[in-house]
Amino acid sequence: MRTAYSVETVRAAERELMARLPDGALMQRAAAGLAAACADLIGRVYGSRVVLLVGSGDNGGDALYAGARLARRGAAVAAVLLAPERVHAGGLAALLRAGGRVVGTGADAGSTAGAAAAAGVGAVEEAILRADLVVDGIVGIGGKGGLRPDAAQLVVLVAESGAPVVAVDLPSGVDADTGEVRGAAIRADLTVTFGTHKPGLLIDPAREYAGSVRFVDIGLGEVLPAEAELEALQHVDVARLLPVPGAESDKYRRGVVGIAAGSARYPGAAVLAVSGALRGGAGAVRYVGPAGGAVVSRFPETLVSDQGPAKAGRVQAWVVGPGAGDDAATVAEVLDADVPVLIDADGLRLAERDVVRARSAPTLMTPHAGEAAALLGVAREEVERARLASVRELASRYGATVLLKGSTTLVLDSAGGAVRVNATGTPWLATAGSGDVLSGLAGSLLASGLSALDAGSAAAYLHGLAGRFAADGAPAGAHDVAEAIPGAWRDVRD
Ligand SMILES: NC(=O)C1=CN([C@@H]2O[C@H](COP(=O)(O)OP(=O)(O)OC[C@H]3O[C@@H](n4cnc5c(N)ncnc54)[C@H](O)[C@@H]3O)[C@@H](O)[C@H]2O)[C@@H](O)CC1
Ligand SMILES: [K+]
Repeated sequence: MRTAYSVETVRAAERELMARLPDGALMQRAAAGLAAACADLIGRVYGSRVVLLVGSGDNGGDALYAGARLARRGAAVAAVLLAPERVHAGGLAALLRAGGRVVGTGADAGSTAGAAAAAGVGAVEEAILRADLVVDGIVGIGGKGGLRPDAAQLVVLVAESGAPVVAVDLPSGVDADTGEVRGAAIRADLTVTFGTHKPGLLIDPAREYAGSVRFVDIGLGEVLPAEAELEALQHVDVARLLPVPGAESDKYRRGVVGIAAGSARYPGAAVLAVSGALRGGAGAVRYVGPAGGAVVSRFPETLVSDQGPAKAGRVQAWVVGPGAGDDAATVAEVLDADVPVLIDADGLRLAERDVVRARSAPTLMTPHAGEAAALLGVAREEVERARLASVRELASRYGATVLLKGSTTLVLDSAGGAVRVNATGTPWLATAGSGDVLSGLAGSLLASGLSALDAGSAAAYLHGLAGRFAADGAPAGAHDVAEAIPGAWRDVRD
């Protein structure tokens, strides 16, 4: 499991650890890891031109100490100081001792202030445009709000230069706690993060700015609390969750999932939800709705009923909503059942909030950003910009477990706790019907006994992986994704 902690928690842990260690020890650990990562990225350190962007905090200090290490290995290291009067003094001294230099302060003796400043700007531009590597130490977890104008100007220059960029701890300009990006931010090829991941490194849009992320252990693990802010399941975690039938299993013990989906207008949604459900571990899939003919002709193993959900026979979990059109009665009937219910698509619009809140069995809601926006009464962009806040708000309004779909999918339990983030997906998954497959898959896992949180996060993981396998660099339809689920399942179990 990969975990991420909030800035507040990181700060508290750092204080505790620092009290036990000699002064500056943590920063030296960070700088050593950072320098090694920079060296790996550029390949040949000797003779390379490295530019450090140095803010006034410890993030800049990390950059300076790492720069000193690179200078000792023969790199030509130039530091751009955003606030020379507040720069990390020890770090700057180390850089200068190692043969590094400062550019852009315009401190030429004898020149007028204006001319000196202009010369400084020119030198900074030239250094950045010619750099083999830019190290972004403008701001780390101490960042507040959008970048200030002088820092924002550097972001533009760095983008123009096209040089590889290593971000120190976080790309400057992204919000460490929320993954939000307000205004300019550094786009890094690699982010070297210390002690623990920060939520912003795992959640879009910030995640995209981070490039690949390299974790440097500075010993924080021993003082971090057990519960993280964010969790990202890995193969082993998902493998542990997936149901495995025993010798005594029969279809009822493995769980029966009911799918109440599709309409005369959207029969395909029913077929796709069933296709996901059949690959999700339940012992049987029961279909209720007007698309029974289409479902059985494609999947003859489905138990089909034309009675309403209440009369369809026993199920251990329901999926309701994909392609449901305006069938509010079916949604209400399903919500009345005392088993776990997954609500997706049209069902999200048709479900009464008070009814969902009053349910005693678990409810899992699976909106994409547009559906979440409609439920919250905000614009879609607002949800995409602030995904973490949106999932929290939805879970609290509905008293339900919420899976917010997207390039990084978030799942939050109705009882709160760590948010699960899933990044196995691929942009190719943004295809019609892909969500129907996910809802069937997650419903099937619910029926086989997983909690709403586990079912949602394991399904998102498998579905993302299946999307990758199905697409493999080319467009794939939702049915291809469903067909790739067994391969994803095997990959996880292996
Ligand atoms: N505290 C620790 O134990 C360790 C901290 N480390 C580093 O220290 C960083 C945190 O250092 P700080 O607490 O000094 O904070 P930062 O260096 O992240 O940022 C604080 C400075 O940035 C400026 N700033 C804030 N918001 C800004 C904005 N929007 N635009 C431009 N400038 C802005 C502030 O004026 C302040 O001086 C971490 O991210 C990490 O890189 C590492 O050395 C590891 C150990
Ligand atoms: K940074």
